[in-house]
Amino acid sequence: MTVDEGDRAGIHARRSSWGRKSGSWEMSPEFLALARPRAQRLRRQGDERQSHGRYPPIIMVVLGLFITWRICHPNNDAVWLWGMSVKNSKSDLPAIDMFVSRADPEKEPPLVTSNTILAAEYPVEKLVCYVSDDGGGLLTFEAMTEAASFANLWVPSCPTWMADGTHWPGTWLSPSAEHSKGDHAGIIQVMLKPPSDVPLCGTSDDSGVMGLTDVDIRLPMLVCVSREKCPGYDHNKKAGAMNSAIISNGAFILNLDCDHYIYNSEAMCEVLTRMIVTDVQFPQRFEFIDPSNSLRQSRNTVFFDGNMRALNGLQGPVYVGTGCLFRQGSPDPPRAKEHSAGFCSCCFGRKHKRFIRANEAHARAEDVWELKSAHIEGRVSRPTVAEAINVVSCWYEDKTEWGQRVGWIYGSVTEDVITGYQMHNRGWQSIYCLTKRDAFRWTAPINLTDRLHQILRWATVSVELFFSRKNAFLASSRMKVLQRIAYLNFIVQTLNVTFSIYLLTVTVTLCALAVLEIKWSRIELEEWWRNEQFWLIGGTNAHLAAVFQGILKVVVGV
Ligand SMILES: O=c1ccn([C@@H]2O[C@H](COP(=O)(O)OP(=O)(O)O[C@H]3O[C@H](CO)[C@@H](O)[C@H](O)[C@H]3O)[C@@H](O)[C@H]2O)c(=O)[nH]1
Ligand SMILES: [Mn+2]
Repeated sequence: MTVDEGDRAGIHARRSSWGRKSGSWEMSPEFLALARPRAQRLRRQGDERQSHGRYPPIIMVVLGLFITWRICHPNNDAVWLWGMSVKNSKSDLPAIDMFVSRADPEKEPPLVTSNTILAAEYPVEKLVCYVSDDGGGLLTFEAMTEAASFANLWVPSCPTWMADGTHWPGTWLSPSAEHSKGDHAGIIQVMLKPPSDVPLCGTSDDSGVMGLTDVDIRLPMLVCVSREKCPGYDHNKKAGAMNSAIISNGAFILNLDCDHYIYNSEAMCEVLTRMIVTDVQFPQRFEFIDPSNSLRQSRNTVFFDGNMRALNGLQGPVYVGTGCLFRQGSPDPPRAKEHSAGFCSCCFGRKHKRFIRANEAHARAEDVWELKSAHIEGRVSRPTVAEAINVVSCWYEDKTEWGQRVGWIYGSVTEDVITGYQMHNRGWQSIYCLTKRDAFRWTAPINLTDRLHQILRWATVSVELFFSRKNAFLASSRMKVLQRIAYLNFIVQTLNVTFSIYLLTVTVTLCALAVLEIKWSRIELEEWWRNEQFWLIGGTNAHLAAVFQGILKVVVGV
């Protein structure tokens, strides 16, 4: 069989068996592309071994030429990089926990993110995919069950754990009293068990005609987590979900929003074999751009490939909430490590005394990691499971520093910027990583209202930061001066005296005008604000258009 035939056989074998199993699977080309490398891996290895054996003299000559050329053309910057890549092989890769955050089962496609994670080109035993669902949607649960059953042809059963120890009572689509959106028990459900440590080949039966006998069919562990919701408790949206989802000890954490997916299945491998010292922010790339609608589906390239990239020269890009790889949990006290450690070791460090209350919940959660091995041998104890469930309770962070100083920071509409700021403020660096093929893609945003709402939130947080204790002027001495200016996020006109007086006069006049308007029209501040918003929107589109239309009519009679 040629390699080409092998390729086709590999893909079709998987497609046909998945299709049969679930009945209704439609796989995107991206997913097939991702699935292909793993399907081919074993077969290719065999081919490579044979060809290496045949041409050693040629390989030696080529290697000699390369080394000569390399010595004649030194690249000093690349020496350390080369050293790292020589030292690190795939077997040295660290464990990664991938967190997918979900909230709205209707707006966010439930499958594509986790599917691409399961198919990523990374040692399966070192990858765990956590899907955090805040929406309490039955759709998510069903989608994950489907994903697991179609992907996991060989794992016989999945254990279900619920806070109350019973099996899933009722559904959220038809909510029972104790299981409605915003009011339900905490859930940790292992959808796919941890894979075995040694490669596992399929049997010819698995694929029907084609056979999977030389294909490694293991899949990474897949876990669904839904934080408990109780009326009266603020679950702190994504930040709360992420903090409660950190229930394992992977050396790295990667967070993806549910509308993102892995586009370059080898990106993490590439990055981690070369660069294991800091955290990495990948750009956000849109999947589809409709040119006729480019206004609201702008690629934001200037922000990502201009501003964010430029920040690499300082302390690094801001954290934009998705597509970011963090280093987790330094076992040493954060203070001692602060200057040398990677981005996140303090924020996610949980063994330091200062965080002792926070640790109580999370230290116990580390048992969940042990569940991995314990489970295989059938040794999961109920108390261990109950401990794990504590971490997804609605009170786990009460009176702790989670959300205040540790983990994702609460209290803002854009937790990501604040969380990133906190890390830079402690002197850590981040890196903006552009890969040749985009690491992740984002299914283009939504409708105009949602887009404007998003911009409003991002702009609001700049103002919020400016008037809070997190104003970059008040940052610790560890934040570099230029990094502070980047966080201030406003354009400074040459502030001479005349311009300052002009600015002040305009501001005071506008404030006085507002007061008078409110007084004379006898309205509440809120109504006035709505009115102003309306005028601004009208003034920048309909009224502006009316001016041109009016002029055209007068001048040429159109
Ligand atoms: O109660 C909630 C609400 C939201 N989310 C998740 O949070 C993410 C972001 O929420 P969304 O409403 O989609 O905000 P966007 O404006 O689309 O997201 C951008 O802005 C957010 C706030 O700055 C960041 O968290 C995101 O990563 C970033 O992509 C999504 O994955 C949601 O599933 C939750 O997990 N729980
Ligand atoms: Mn979103």
